[in-house]
Amino acid sequence: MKMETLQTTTGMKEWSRNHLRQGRTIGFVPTMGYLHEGHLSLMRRARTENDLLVASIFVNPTQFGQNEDLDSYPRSPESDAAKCADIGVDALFTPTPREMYGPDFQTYVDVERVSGPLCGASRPGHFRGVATVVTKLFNIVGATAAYFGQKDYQQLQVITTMVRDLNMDVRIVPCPTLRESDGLAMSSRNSYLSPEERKQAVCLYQALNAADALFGRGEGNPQAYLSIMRDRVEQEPSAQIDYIELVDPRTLENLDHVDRSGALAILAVRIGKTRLIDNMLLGGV
Ligand SMILES: Nc1ncnc2c1ncn2[C@@H]1O[C@H](COP(=O)(O)OP(=O)(O)OP(=O)(O)O)[C@@H](O)[C@H]1O
Ligand SMILES: CC(C)(CO)[C@@H](O)C(=O)[O-]
Ligand code: BAL
Repeated sequence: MKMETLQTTTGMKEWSRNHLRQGRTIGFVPTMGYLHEGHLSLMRRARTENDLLVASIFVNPTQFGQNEDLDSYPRSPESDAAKCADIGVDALFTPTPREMYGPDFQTYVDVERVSGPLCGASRPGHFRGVATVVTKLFNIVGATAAYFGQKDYQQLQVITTMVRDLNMDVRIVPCPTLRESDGLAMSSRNSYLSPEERKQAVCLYQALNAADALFGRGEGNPQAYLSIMRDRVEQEPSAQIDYIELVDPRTLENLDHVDRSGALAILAVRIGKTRLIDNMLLGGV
């Protein structure tokens, strides 16, 4: 089937309702574009698990703060479309901000507790914007299943909580983080890094690995994990810690003791001006 590119909500809705009526399942991968292998791994999985594959590319203004990189966010619409067609996307949804947020837009979705800490604290309003746009996209696309990367771990928890709480009829499928050969998590924002910063950026992954090694040695004190991770990141001259935490993988609350039931090491670090995030479930639990 040749890929269709749709820009209007009515066009996208008609396309998906037509297929849903015929009993087909729709796998959906929402993105902000500038596609890399991480995005494509989600699409490949959705391709094999559903009758149809829909992807969206939309740089969502409501999830960016005032001083963030909305205007400079990397964009490559033509090569993104070619990658989607190559993978077997059936419909690519690329709405404009005006199409998604008309002049009288006034309804937002707030997922309370799980949006609070970590990126929610550093980026006020971010998850409200994410939850709102993802709700809209689910409604427009009529997704049966939607695929999200674990690199954005808190985003995944926010969306899973929202789908449960609001009885949404879509299955959320978490997908593993794809990494570069040195371990840096793939991310569109990696393109902002200078060659020198790119070398330093591996400190996020190495800090997480150091925490995982501590877990392997049976360490129970969260402070030991935090200091080993901070020490590794602070070795890099361009690194500035936004947060480094050890949390309960479900609630994202800080742990006061680490036991075998699992812990999530999670961090956000600026390398120069570029803010990167990563996380690891310790012990691979
Ligand atoms: N390295 C990765 N491995 C697996 N999934 C990923 C990876 N990077 C992003 N994703 C997932 O792709 C989807 C779209 O993410 P997005 O377009 O924001 O990409 P990104 O590379 O994370 O961009 P950014 O640099 O803005 O964080 C999300 O579900 C996200 O978790
Ligand atoms: C889920 C998402 C597409 C919503 O804009 C975005 O936050 C992203 O790309 O992770
Ligand atoms: N992948 C997360 C999107 C954002 O940083 O806005």
